[in-house]
Order: sequence, then structure tokens, then C-alpha cells
Amino acid sequence: MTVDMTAPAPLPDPADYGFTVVAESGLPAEHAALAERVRRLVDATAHSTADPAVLAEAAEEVDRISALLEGARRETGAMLHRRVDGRDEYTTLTNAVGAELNPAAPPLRLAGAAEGVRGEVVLGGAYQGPPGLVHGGWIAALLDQAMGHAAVVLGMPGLTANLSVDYRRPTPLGRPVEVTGRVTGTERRKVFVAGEVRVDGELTAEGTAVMVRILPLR
Ligand SMILES: CCCCCCCCCC(=O)SCCNC(=O)CCNC(=O)[C@H](O)C(C)(C)COP(=O)(O)OP(=O)(O)OC[C@H]1O[C@@H](n2cnc3c(N)ncnc32)[C@H](O)[C@@H]1OP(=O)(O)O
Repeated sequence: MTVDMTAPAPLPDPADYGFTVVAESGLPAEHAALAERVRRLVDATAHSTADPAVLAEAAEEVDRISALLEGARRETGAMLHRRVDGRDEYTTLTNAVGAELNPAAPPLRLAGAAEGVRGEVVLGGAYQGPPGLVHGGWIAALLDQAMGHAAVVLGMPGLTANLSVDYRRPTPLGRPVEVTGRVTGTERRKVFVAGEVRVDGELTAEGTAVMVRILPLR
């Protein structure tokens, strides 16, 4: 098993697969700002102890805002294109982990690191599993994203074929969580990846996965 960390391959262009591609530069900053406020709304809703009348009033307000936005809806499969460190990067615009415009996504922004990718995120009570702790499914999702992103950085985007997670310590809510991912090897279309989750430098979860590469159509 080998991997050349120095030579990213040309990426498949999602437009060749019939997907709409949206340039990051074309997105209004107000959209990300709205998503951030909706994250606050989700947290406030999940934890509210307000009176029924206040809850009903809030529900009506939310209905009004939803109607305001639903009038101009983008299709679900749209892809986001950005230039990162002089190379193209594509991801689904509403990716469930890290998409800035998706308020349901934890705001994990991954970037190239010395070996692979690294990012930080603080997860609030909307991501709770056991009391005060991050849900294990979300930890798996963070690892999946970081490991998949590490493959993308080397020009090898793929689909997760297999994912394994070891939960070493509980991961607390409300604290910065460090997520890392890296490619450990390749074999034909298979990309072997590994990732870690740490809080205050302590390992709380680690994973491995096999990504199967999507190949360019031409
Ligand atoms: C910047 C943005 C970064 C974004 C990162 C996003 C990360 C998140 C990624 C995801 O969440 S992807 C969504 C979840 N995954 C899926 O929905 C995949 C569903 N499965 C499939 O579509 C197919 O099974 C798959 C594409 C994975 C493989 O089917 P193929 O028909 O294309 O491949 P094939 O079966 O010929 O297998 C190719 C190789 O992979 C190997 N393989 C297939 N399934 C495997 C498996 N489960 N475990 C290990 N290896 C596997 C298979 O043995 C073979 O190895 P060899 O070359 O050695 O023969």
C-alpha cells in the first residue's frame, strides 16, 4: 500500500456528472450569516422552557420566515466549487457536516494540515447523545468527513465504502473538538484513510475507512 502525498491528481468535475456547480464567490455573505443565526435558533428551540404562548408565537414567526425563503429554492444536489491552496475543491453545497450554508451541519471547517486535514468545531446540545456528551453518530460523521476530505485534498474524491470507529473517551459538548483526517494508503480505486477526534489534546475517538474513488468520465 502506497500513497504519494505530494502529487494531487486532477479532480473529476461534478458538472460532467450533470450536477449544478456554484462558485463560492457567487454566494452572498448574508446566506452564511443567516445559517449561523438558525443554528442559534435550533439550540434555543431544543432547550427552551418558554411558556406555551411564547412557543406558539415563535412557531408562527418561524413559519413566516420559512415562507420567505421557500420562494427561492436551490436544487438539493448542487455542488460548491472553491479554490483552496491553488487547487479546485468540490463539495455538496448542503453537506451534512461542515457546509456553511446548512444550519443542520455542525460548522466544521477543515483545512490542509501538515499531514492530511484538520479542523475544530464546538458542538452544542443539539448534537447530544448521553447527557452532556456528543452523540456517537455525529462523531462518526465528523470522522467520515475529515477522512473523505483528506482524500479530496490528494485529488482522490470517493464514496465511503466502509467506516470503523473506536470511541476511546466521552466527547463533551460545548468544548472545542479537534478533528483530523489523513490518507494512509491506496490500492487501485481504494483509498485507505484514518482520522482522530481530540478534546484538549486527549484522543476521544479514532476511525479508519475505505473510500472508493470516483473516476473522471474523461
Ligand atoms: C471537500 C469535501 C469533502 C467531502 C468529504 C465527504 C465525506 C463523506 C463521504 C460519504 O459520506 S459517502 C456516502 C456514504 N457511502 C455511500 O453511499 C457508498 C455506497 N456504496 C457504493 O456506492 C458502492 O458500494 C461503492 C461505490 C463504494 C463501490 O462500488 P463500485 O461498484 O464502484 O466498486 P467495486 O464494488 O467494484 O469495488 C471497488 C473496490 O472497492 C472495494 N470495496 C467495495 N466495497 C467495499 C467495502 N465495503 N469495504 C472494503 N472495500 C470495498 C472492492 O473490493 C474493490 O476493491 P479491489 O480493487 O481490491 O477489487
